[in-house]
Amino acid sequence: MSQQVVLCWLRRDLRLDDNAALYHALKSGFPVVPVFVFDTNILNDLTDKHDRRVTFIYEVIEELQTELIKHKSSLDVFHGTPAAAFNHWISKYKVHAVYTNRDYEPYATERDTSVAGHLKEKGVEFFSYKDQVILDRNEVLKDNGNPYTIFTPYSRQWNNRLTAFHLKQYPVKKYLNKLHHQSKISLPSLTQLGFKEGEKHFPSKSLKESLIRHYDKTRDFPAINGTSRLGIHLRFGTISIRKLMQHALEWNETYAKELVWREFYQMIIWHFPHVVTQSFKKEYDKIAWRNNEKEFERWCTGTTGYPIVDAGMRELNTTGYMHNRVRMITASFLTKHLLIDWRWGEAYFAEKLLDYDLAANNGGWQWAAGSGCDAAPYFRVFNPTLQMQKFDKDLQYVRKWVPEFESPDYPLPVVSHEEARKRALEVYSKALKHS
Ligand SMILES: Cc1cc2nc3c(=O)[nH]c(=O)nc-3n(C[C@H](O)[C@H](O)[C@H](O)COP(=O)(O)OP(=O)(O)OC[C@H]3O[C@@H](n4cnc5c(N)ncnc54)[C@H](O)[C@@H]3O)c2cc1C
Repeated sequence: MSQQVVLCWLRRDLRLDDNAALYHALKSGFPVVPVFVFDTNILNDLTDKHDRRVTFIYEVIEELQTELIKHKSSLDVFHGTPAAAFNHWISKYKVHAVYTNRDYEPYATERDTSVAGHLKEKGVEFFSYKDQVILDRNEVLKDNGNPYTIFTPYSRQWNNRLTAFHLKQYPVKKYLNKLHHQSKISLPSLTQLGFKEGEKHFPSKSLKESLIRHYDKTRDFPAINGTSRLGIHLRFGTISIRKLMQHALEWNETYAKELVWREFYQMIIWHFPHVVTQSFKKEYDKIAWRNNEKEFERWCTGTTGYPIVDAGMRELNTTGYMHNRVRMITASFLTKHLLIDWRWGEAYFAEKLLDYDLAANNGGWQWAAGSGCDAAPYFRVFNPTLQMQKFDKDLQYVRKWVPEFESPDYPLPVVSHEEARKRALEVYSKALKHS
């Protein structure tokens, strides 16, 4: 333990190329030990012990390990809390500094502040970098220095701020000879982590050029394979946003804009962490939600009697994916038609979505409920039947997921659209009038 090293703490950046923190660590002049924590603060909250996201991460960690071994190095993986992990690593290695990429979620920012403070007491520096987004924190602000809360001016300013430098990739591969050489450190098994292997069919991370080039024309139709399905890879950093954005800007403006929505919500959660538990517009927390548990159950199981809603929920329950258009319809249906608190739906999606991301999910739910920063006006209530006629005209998507549709086995609608719409408008306007 005579040699000083630096640690590169991987989290939502599970790749060895174009990785900001890894690049800076490799250029630090000290040998680099890549480390990863299977964080019990997060894992213990997952009720499904076959959680596919844990299987996904585990698979990626195994791939990273194989790659690192080729470089005579090893990933050092700890199962426990981050605090315990760093106590362990500090006693094991002579640690000069820790390098990591920033995460904007409230749990992560508190965790990092606490770890950085603890390391400082031990004389170890903590460096964090932007990697998950193209522009972060205070890089896109209004002229008065406040964060944007409306997407269109945010995205305009985002475009003004963007330079070629922001898209430049970090040439990490060139410096992998700076990794700390040591023999392989065994990973804890999935069973030791308290999980079993979930179904392993994950979307590919390859960039489909022709699909993205047609994205603006195909993205709204759930029966078409017209979106990139890169959500899980962006969530865990198995692809680089710089590389993706560079292609997106060249291939399809609408697609690039969706990636900017992702940055917008990341920055909303960073600047306004209260959105995790409260409505962005506080007056929306006065809504008298009905929160009927039986109706919630019908929504979860895809038996509301509204085929497009049911198809979406069944797709989610079966595959861990739901098309964006249908996410909007199902979320609107839960909050407006059933008057169930958006937090119930948000939590259900968080449990099921393979691409679950706190910032995007919270943003999407608050958008649908009307309570969000740049939400649809509350009086705009999606009509699920019209949505189906418009976006699934041939009923291809609905028939795939709801085969009993149009048969006597299919349930009657849980509420009538017109009555539910009227009720939603009354309840919302009552809450907002008194605010
Ligand atoms: C109620 C609701 C919940 C949502 N929950 C999530 C979530 O947990 N995780 C998540 O990544 N996205 C979420 N979204 C946004 C969007 O539905 C998904 O990003 C998209 O459907 C993922 O499929 P894709 O990878 O094929 O996306 P594509 O359409 O190919 O888009 C490419 C990428 O852009 C980003 N993106 C696209 N649309 C949005 C958006 N509106 N907001 C933020 N980022 C976006 C995603 O990273 C996505 O992978 C939610 C939307 C709604 C309405």
